[in-house]
Amino acid sequence: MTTRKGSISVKTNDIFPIIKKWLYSEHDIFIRELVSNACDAITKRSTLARSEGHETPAGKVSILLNKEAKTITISDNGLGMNESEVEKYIAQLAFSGAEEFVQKMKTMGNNTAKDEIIGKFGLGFYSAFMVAAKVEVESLSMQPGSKPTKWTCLGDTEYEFSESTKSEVGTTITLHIAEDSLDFLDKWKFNETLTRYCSFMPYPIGLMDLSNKEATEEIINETTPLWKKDPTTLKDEDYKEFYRKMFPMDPEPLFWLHLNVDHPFTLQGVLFFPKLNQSKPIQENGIQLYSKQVFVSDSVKNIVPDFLGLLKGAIDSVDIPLNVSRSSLQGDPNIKKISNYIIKKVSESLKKLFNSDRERYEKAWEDIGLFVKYGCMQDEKFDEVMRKFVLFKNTDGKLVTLEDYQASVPEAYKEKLKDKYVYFEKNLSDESLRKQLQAEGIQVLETDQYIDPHFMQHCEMKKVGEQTFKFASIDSEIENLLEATDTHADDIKIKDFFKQVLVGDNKEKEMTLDVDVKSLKNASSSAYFKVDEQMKRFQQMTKSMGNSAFSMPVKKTLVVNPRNTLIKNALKIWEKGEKKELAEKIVHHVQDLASLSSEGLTSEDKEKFVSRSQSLVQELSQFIV
Ligand SMILES: Nc1ncnc2c1ncn2[C@@H]1O[C@H](COP(=O)(O)OP(=O)(O)OP(=O)(O)O)[C@@H](O)[C@H]1O
Repeated sequence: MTTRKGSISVKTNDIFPIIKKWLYSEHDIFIRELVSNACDAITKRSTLARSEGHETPAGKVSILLNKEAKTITISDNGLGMNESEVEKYIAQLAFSGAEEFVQKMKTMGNNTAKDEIIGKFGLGFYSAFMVAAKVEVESLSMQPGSKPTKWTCLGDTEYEFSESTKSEVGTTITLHIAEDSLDFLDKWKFNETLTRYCSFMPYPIGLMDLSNKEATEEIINETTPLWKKDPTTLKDEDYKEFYRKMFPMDPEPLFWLHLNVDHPFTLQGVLFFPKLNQSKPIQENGIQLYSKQVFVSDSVKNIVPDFLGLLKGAIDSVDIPLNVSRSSLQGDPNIKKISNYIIKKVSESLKKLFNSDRERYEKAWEDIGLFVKYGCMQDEKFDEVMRKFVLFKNTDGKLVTLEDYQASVPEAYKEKLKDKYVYFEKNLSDESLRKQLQAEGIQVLETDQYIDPHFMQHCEMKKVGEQTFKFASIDSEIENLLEATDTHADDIKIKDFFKQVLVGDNKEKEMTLDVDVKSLKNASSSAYFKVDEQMKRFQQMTKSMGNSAFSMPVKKTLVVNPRNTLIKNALKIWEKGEKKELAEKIVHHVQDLASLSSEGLTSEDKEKFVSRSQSLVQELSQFIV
């Protein structure tokens, strides 16, 4: 035989231009497709040989770049094909696969289909024609007595078989690069794509650039990635080194977990908890998805729940469908199982770390706290395990769990604080109140304005087992805890006096300000602001969601402490009637002091405060001179 012509039996003979047009930005996937075909062929050869009791040479893929001849050659020592197999698998199957692909693109509409299919498998061998004007396949099958064969095709429906001199079992594919794709012959560009897709493929992949006479072959991949190794043989340093290779710009990871499951789906992987850079937004797409060590995508949305989006690393599974639309991915039972498995593993590993090395857990809390709280709100199973291990800073600056908090409540207050957690809003709550509770040995939990209002609300709405949770802000709880039992006849007078000065007949003011009198054990604080707990939550939530449209006025109550000397004196001055103006100034001052020790003064109030302070100090100095 010299040559034999054949014709591809597809109905669409314009596949090539269509694919070229649609997949313009993704031309480089031909590298992944051809190299993974080569690896598959090597695996098939060794599996077949093993079943027949033979040895096979170590698998190897070699890639040659030849700028002068404008060719890229990919050779493997896999099982090879004889002529009829090339005809069946390459000429017919690969092309009909491509035709099916084009039909799908046509029916699904341009952009959706592109998003869903590109970057996934499916185009296979045909992708070679995205960059090549001519493709030659030379192959020698492993079957004894096979004759080598050569198939040549220009990307249209015609092809030709001719004789080949190939003497080693395996397949060599030569791409004659089209004029518009010559940049793939550049080693730097080629290598970049090759390492992106093929860094962990299971057989050594050698790359050689023939345009550099001194160049030698470089092996570009690690054939046994970390996730394929037995975790019991790995040391911390192995994980850290792997992380450095995958994410060279990142600081050392905090900790990691090794995933390995065979049933009911197969999945291996390593997930790292990165050290977050507070000044940079959280980087998503830190988890790479592989299928049989072939890079598929760095978007694992729908597979890994949102709250684990900050994790980094790799997961490798053949059970994640690669060639289906996103919506069907969501309904896929395997995906749900995989997602649940990952959630379970993450929560178990955090729990283990907490129990075995609490110091390390606490150190990592700054980086993981947000995602743990977010995870509890998003996923019930995660919540069941992790709520116990959520930490808050207490008054002493220690990180404590909710259980620790309960245990720290002094005996005398246990009944009053049953199931209740007193919180202090960082930069908003009144520091003097915290000090008063501290003097009684009562800790408070420091909360932020972003995630904590949501987390607290979540805990209150959702029990874990039989346990209920109730959070109370320090200003609303302090009177329950520290109110002195004795009441004084002056209490009503003080309330009226303050109300008259601060609210008077002003109806608008009345909507936002109320006055109450509570004598606290500690007489040093003159007054503090209290906001109704539900109101406060609503305000926190809308604020944390950045919703200023809802910034409705919040009614605050100025709680005045009648035991405080300044308050007592102010009442006396007021009642004497000669220096009513001074008494009024003191009242305003008390109010401003309460604002100052909680959320601060507005700039308008600040000005008034400063000028009033000056006049008060002047007045005071008259008494001394
Ligand atoms: N290097 C090779 N050695 C041996 N057989 C090959 C080689 N490349 C391709 N083939 C054969 O050609 C067939 C078609 O390849 P193609 O890449 O189009 O699709 P696939 O690999 O089966 O599927 P997909 O790429 O969509 O995962 C393969 O199934 C295989 O039988």
